[in-house]
Formats: sequence, structure tokens, C-alpha cells
Amino acid sequence: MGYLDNGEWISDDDPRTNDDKGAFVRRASAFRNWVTADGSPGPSGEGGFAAEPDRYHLYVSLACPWAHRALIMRRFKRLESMIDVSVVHWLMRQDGWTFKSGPGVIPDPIQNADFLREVYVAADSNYTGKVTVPVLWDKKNGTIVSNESAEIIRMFNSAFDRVGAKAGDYYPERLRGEIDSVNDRIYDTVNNGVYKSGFATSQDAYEEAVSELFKSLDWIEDILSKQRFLVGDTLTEADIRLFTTLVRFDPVYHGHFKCNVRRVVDYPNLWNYTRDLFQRPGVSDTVNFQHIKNHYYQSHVSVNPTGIVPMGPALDYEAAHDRDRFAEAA
Ligand SMILES: N[C@@H](CCC(=O)N[C@@H](CS)C(=O)NCC(=O)O)C(=O)O
Repeated sequence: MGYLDNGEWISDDDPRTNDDKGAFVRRASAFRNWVTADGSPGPSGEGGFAAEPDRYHLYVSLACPWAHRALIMRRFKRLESMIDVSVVHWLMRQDGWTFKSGPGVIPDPIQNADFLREVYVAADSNYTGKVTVPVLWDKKNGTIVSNESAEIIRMFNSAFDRVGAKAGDYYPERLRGEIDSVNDRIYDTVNNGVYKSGFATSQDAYEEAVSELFKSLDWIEDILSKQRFLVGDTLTEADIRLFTTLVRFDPVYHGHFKCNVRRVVDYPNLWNYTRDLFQRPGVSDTVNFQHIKNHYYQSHVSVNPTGIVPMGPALDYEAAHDRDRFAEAA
């Protein structure tokens, strides 16, 4: 998949992708600054990134569940007119993410880059690490603010409120403890759990990841049998973060990553919940199954050497859901 070593592109797989037991190891994101309302420093990194319309640019892949979080939060907060977006091509092989033309690709207007790695090198000419999406770019300082989706969605949630973002708090103070605790388990066993399953290179590591994944899905099914959202009656960032994995689950993770104990459609509450979120205004516009399926099945040559993309499953995300039986906070 390739990575940068001291600013130089290496087109092999990063040798640190799996540990000596065959388990997939995800590395921490490198750029950890925060956009804040007044430019003061956030919880990590440096200050100097004040929320201003037209100052920031978001690089995403429509295939990527982490980037997808940022697109949904951008839509919920109506930041589309202040933060524009570039979309990489769905195929990610030895050159990493590219801007090769194709349906749904939106070129990079800032660096005119052919490859996303150019954006990383423009921010740090000695960068070492993976070249991942999402990336939040600051046009004023000519650098990357953040490449950590969990933090980008927190910035989008509140930093732009005084410059015209839509009202709505997806990380309300009173629910933070609960949101953080749900996020922790879901990040480790579900969002990253599907990758740990699919990228395991030993039977033990695979089985461990799949067992934890389905224990968590069973646990979430139980929660969603009693309330509308992960944290009571309020749609929070925890739901956005879970949704982007759920919507990819049956089309991709079930087959490609061998997460096949059950499908999302086998869980009545999870499946109705997925459709409830999918059908909220603007969300379906952020979901591109062509990019999602093509990316996974064709990019990971070690997992799917033929590159054949399955035709199914035939699913109707627009079908009526039953989640109105639970209360939703106004
Ligand atoms: N921690 C990062 C992870 C992002 C990530 O892993 N993105 C994947 C796409 S789904 C990527 O760009 N991978 C490129 C690579 O592994 O070389 C975040 O949540 O923002």
C-alpha cells in the first residue's frame, strides 16, 4: 500500500503493519492540531488555527469509513459552503491514494496533486508514515491541521458555530462520559475490529478479532432494542462513527474481511438503525457504494488477488425503518 519514509515514497507495504503474532496494528495519526473558535490550542498540537469560512479544505476517500465520519459531520453542521472537499480515486495500490480521474473523483485545487502523498510532503517535507484520509488542510498556513477523523469531527461539531455552522451538538457536555465509553469499545472492536479481522495474517489473530467484533455487535443490538441511539434518545457522534462501519458491513466486511458470523441484516435493530441514519437528510449523498466496494475488493491485493468485486448483496437502505417506536430528543 506504500508509505512515506522521510518524505520519500516507498511503494511496498509498511513492514510494521502486523505484529509478530500476525495481528494488524494501527499507528497513531501524526497531525494532531485543532481548529478552534478563536485559534487557541486544542487538546493536542499547536494553536493558530482559528475557525474561518473558506480557510480549510478536506481531503477524503468516499470508500473510507474514517473519512466518511468527517463528511457526515460536515453535512450535519452545514459546513459545505465553508470547507470544500477533494475526493481521491477509489483504487489505492502501490501509489497510495491518487487523484486519477474517475466517477466521483474531485481533484485537488490547492496543490494540484496527482497523489495524496504530495499533500503530506507539502506539510512536512520529512514526513514518515502512512498517507491516510481524511486530511484537514489549512490554506492560510499551508499545512495539515489534522489527519485524525475522531478529532476532525469534534472540530466540525463546535468550532465553526460562531461563523455560521448549523446549530446542533453531537458531543454534548452532559453525555461525554457515556459517548467516550461507547466510542472506546466500538472503535477497538468494531470500527478497527473489521480491519483487525481482515488484515490478520494468523488464524489466531483473525479469530480473536472476529470474536470480539461479534460480541460487540450483539451488545449494540441489545442497546438498540431499548433506545433509539447508542446514547439514549440523542443522536451523537457515537452514532455517526458506528454508522460508517455498519453501512460497509454487509457489502464489504462480511465477505472481503471474513466478518461472516452474521450480517447486519440479521440483527433487526442494527439493520433498522442503519437505515434510520442512512435516511436522514444528506446522509445518503455521502454514501457511494461504487467507491466502497471497488476500493476494498480491488485495492487489497493480498486479501483478494483476483480483484473481482462481488455483485451483491442486494439491499434496500431506503426501505422504511421501525426506529420511530423510540423517542428522539428534539
Ligand atoms: N486514524 C485515522 C485512520 C485513517 C485511515 O486509516 N484511513 C485509511 C483509509 S480507510 C487510509 O487512508 N489508508 C491508507 C494506507 O493505509 O496507506 C483516522 O481515523 O483518521
